[in-house]
Amino acid sequence: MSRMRTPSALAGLLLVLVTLVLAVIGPWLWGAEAERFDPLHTLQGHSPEHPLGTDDGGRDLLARTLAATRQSVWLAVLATLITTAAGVPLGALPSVLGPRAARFTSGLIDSLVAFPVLLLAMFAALLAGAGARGAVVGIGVAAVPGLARLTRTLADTVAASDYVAAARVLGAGRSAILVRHVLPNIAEPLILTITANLGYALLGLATLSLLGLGVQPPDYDWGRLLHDTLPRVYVDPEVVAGPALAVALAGTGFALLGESLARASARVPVAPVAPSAPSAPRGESRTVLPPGCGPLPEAPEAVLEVRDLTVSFGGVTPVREVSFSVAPGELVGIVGESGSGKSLTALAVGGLVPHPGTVAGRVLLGGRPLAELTRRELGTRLAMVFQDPMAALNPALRVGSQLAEVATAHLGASRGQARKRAVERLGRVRLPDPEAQARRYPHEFSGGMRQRAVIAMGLMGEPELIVADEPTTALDVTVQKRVLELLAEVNETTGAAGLLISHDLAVVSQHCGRVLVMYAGRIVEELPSSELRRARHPYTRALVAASPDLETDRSRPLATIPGRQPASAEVPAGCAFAPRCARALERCRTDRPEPVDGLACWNPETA
Ligand SMILES: Nc1ncnc2c1ncn2[C@@H]1O[C@H](COP(=O)(O)OP(=O)(O)OP(=O)(O)O)[C@@H](O)[C@H]1O
Repeated sequence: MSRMRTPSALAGLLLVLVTLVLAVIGPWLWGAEAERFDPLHTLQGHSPEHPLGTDDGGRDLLARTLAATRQSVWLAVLATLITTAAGVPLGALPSVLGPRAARFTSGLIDSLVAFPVLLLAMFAALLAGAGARGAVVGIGVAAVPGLARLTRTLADTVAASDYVAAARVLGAGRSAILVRHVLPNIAEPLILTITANLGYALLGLATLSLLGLGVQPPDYDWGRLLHDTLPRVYVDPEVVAGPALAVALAGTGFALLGESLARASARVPVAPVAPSAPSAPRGESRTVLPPGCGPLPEAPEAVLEVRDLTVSFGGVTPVREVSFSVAPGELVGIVGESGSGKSLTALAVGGLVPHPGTVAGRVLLGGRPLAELTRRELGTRLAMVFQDPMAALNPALRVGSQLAEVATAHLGASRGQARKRAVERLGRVRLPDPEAQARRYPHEFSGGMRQRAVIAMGLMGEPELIVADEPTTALDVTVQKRVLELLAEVNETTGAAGLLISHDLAVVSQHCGRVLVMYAGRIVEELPSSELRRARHPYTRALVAASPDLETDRSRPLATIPGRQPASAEVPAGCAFAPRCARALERCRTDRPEPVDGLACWNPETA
């Protein structure tokens, strides 16, 4: 908050404090004086008794300006309440509606933003009737589209975070996600924006009253005082000075304070932002599985059965016909270069492929199609551990509450039981003093502790499968090792199967029994990790050669794989690895090899 010690922030704070104090005490101290008619001293200029002169009733203009503070601020507060009450829910709606309704609401917000503000204000004011009420409604409604758009943008950002994805996997409903995860995390920037809006409302209302459209006599606000005194500006300029200065200083104070707070929190621009592209509406389940996802799996004992999984985004298909299974208690690794489709495969297993991705093929958890599982079933049977543990935890909630929520929401546990379970699970992942850790916020944890907390969250149910997508990339090497050991231990002690996604072959071969090697969206080889050095696919061999271990001769340059993996849209007709493969035959460039006995290659290594 040292950024709040800027001159503009301090000036804003001072002006707002003075305005608020005047709003409270103004009518008490100067109300009677402001109302006292004095027919003998009407329309006077500056004098020792009346520093800012008098109006056409001989009433003191300084007293009237000070007493009008409450009315001016109160009306601005009412207008801002209207803006907030309509703008925040409207902007948050797309996060809770189904894809079609979300698209419609987003479109509505964008159209309203494009509508001229002045017309909107006048239209709303006309409907609400003349006078202060119409002005308040007009100014309040005019700011709704801007606030709704900001809310939508903020909500989208939070809704796209890993901790919301994690909450979805844990089975949280759309309204629970909005109330528990989205709103608390956008509250701060919204409050700052609303503070600044108060300043704009004050200026807007004063303008309407000045034009004679706002507050009507005998009531008065600063705008009304301006309206009454403006014709005398060339004769007695001081009579206009009071209300004009009051409007300018108070309006500027709120705007400065709001903007300074926003800058200090560095979270969001407060000033009206440029129209954003319509955001992708959020769907409850973005995974589209074909209806009646087929018969029982070929290997009914498998915890996870994936058959012909294909993930597409428009015309691009980053994951193609991927098939594999994971047996109970088995730890399977997926490796491959960046962009080979590992993460999308993991997301598809959790039903979390982002919009507008579509998923075809079969994903069966415990023999049942993913689409048939209820949220509660999915939440308790599957745990997902993402790359960035900070992003996977809701920063606004204590770690213990986040864990306990899984048990109250999905296991029907009481708050007390849930809390006990959360502390027990934090202890199980070897966090020292779990009771105290449960009371802390994620930012008070180190990276390794956070990842342990995420794993503990996954263990709140009794997961049959833990999917960990690059769980240690954000951690330093020693912490990486401990977290991976923990995952392996959980896998051993709970019997949960594991799917470990990593670009680090050494990590996978050390912890997993079996490895799936992905290239350009397909599994090109599936083999026991003990066989990696004897892999038959030239790509797997190249990956192994490019992966250093303790025996690697560091005096020689590390082997690299020449060329680059084709982008999803440019995958060639034959084997996608052929252009980089030293063993490629003519056939490799024209015919795609289908996997046979876990190997998709026309000319495999033999020794
Ligand atoms: N939301 C999306 N929209 C469109 N394309 C996507 C989306 N997410 C991923 N892709 C594309 O899918 C391909 C595979 O991505 P994915 O994240 O699964 O790769 P990865 O193997 O996990 O890579 P990394 O190791 O870098 O995470 C990439 O080429 C990526 O551009």
